[in-house]
Amino acid sequence: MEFHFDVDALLGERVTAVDQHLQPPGRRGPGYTATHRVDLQQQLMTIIDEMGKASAKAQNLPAPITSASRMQTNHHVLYILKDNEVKTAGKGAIIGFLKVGYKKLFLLDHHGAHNEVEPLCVLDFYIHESLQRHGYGKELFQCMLQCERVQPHQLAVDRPSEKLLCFLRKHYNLQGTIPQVNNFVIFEGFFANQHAPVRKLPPKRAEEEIKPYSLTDREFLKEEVEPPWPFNQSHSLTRSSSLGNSPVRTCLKPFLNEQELLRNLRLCPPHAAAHHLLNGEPGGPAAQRRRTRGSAVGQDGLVAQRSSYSRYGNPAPLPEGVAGGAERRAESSREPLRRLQDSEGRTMITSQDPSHPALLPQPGGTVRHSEGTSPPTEPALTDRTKDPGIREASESKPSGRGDPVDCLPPRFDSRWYDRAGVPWGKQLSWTVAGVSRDAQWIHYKQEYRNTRPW
Ligand SMILES: CC(=O)SCCNC(=O)CCNC(=O)[C@H](O)C(C)(C)COP(=O)(O)OP(=O)(O)OC[C@H]1O[C@@H](n2cnc3c(N)ncnc32)[C@H](O)[C@@H]1OP(=O)(O)O
Repeated sequence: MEFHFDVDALLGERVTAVDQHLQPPGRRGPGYTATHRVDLQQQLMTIIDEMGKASAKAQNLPAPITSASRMQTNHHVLYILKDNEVKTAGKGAIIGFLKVGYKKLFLLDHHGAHNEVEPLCVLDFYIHESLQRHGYGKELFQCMLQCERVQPHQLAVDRPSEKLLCFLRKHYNLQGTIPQVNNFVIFEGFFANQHAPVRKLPPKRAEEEIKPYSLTDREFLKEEVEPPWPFNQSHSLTRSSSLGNSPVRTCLKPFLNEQELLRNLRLCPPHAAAHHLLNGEPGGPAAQRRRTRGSAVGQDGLVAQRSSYSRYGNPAPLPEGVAGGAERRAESSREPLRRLQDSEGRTMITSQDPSHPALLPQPGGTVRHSEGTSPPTEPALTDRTKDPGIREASESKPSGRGDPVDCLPPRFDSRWYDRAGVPWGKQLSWTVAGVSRDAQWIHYKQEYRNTRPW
């Protein structure tokens, strides 16, 4: 990778280690001033930013995980390998880089026990495409191992790519992994000798919060799904960006305008976070994991952030004032609702309980009736249920009554009502980008959306 300035002079050695101070170690002539220093630092930052972008592209990441600004805010070390042999117009070139750093992790050992450790982690590693498989990666990695005085099996690797796994297998015989619930990969022998660099952590202070699983450097890349209005206004789930801080659950703020609230609640598709809030379910990782079916193993760090994890007890109960709170509790003992679709594609909500609030007259001409008073016609499969994805969702949640349409996903819980007594999960259509969509479509999109950033 070439630059318009003299990389050779800037970096000096073949391999340069850079920390958060971003001090270029290169040659300093007699007339070296503060202005020069700023210029050189700017050049170094340009190199880091460009290499970070190239690495992200090589790994199909949506954004770089290595940049000058991220280097300044983290205690990472960047090893930069330069080409001082093949000079490009006398300025040299960058071959690649390797970023490492110590991280507090909760890692499982062979017995499945959690260990709070702080190993050196491989965070980002890139060799320019034109120079891969020429031994440069090994040269850089070897240099890092010597500088950090660490053995390969003592490292934790942050979500390694296939290429990196092959690399570690070939050069360091690292094959057997110890399964983890986060995105870090550790190898056999990791726990065998826990002397340096696996740091002994100081005793925890009484009030110090812990996170259940470890965050990777790549967590910020994950798709952030903003809850629908008004939950994005309420700050009820305050996400902390700092490592180790659990999110804090506070009371929902009073809503702004009741009319506006009701109108928007009906327009907004149910969101997992909103559902979670309204149902007041315990936000345990297991419960969350069930909702993130299809996502990669190792979502737990993110899940823990999102689920208001606290070591000090259960999540706060849902405040009475929250829309649907009292009604929802009352509804929990009611007969379950059923949704049927007739041969003309009309949707019907039915229940054996004629006084069920969901059977109140609804806008939009939806047919709702209690069972016994007006039996539904035989349900028919719609065109969409011929869609393999939808069919799979339907078949995976049988109603137990042989009804292929009565397969409402768990998110659309019948106990979930707004203030007007309309069950949110039973809303029949939402307008998405100007197109009317129904609950099954929304569910399909949620279930099969790829939550991985790449
Ligand atoms: C935590 C993380 O950073 S994950 C991200 C790792 N980075 C990437 O995936 C970016 C793209 N890849 C690269 O930049 C490089 O391939 C690196 C950094 C993984 C390895 O650097 P290289 O200079 O290619 O390694 P080096 O030449 O020393 O060793 C080559 C060995 O690496 C592995 N390797 C390198 N490229 C590939 C590849 N395209 N496919 C499979 N294995 C590969 C192989 O084991 C290879 O040995 P082989 O050629 O005999 O099969």
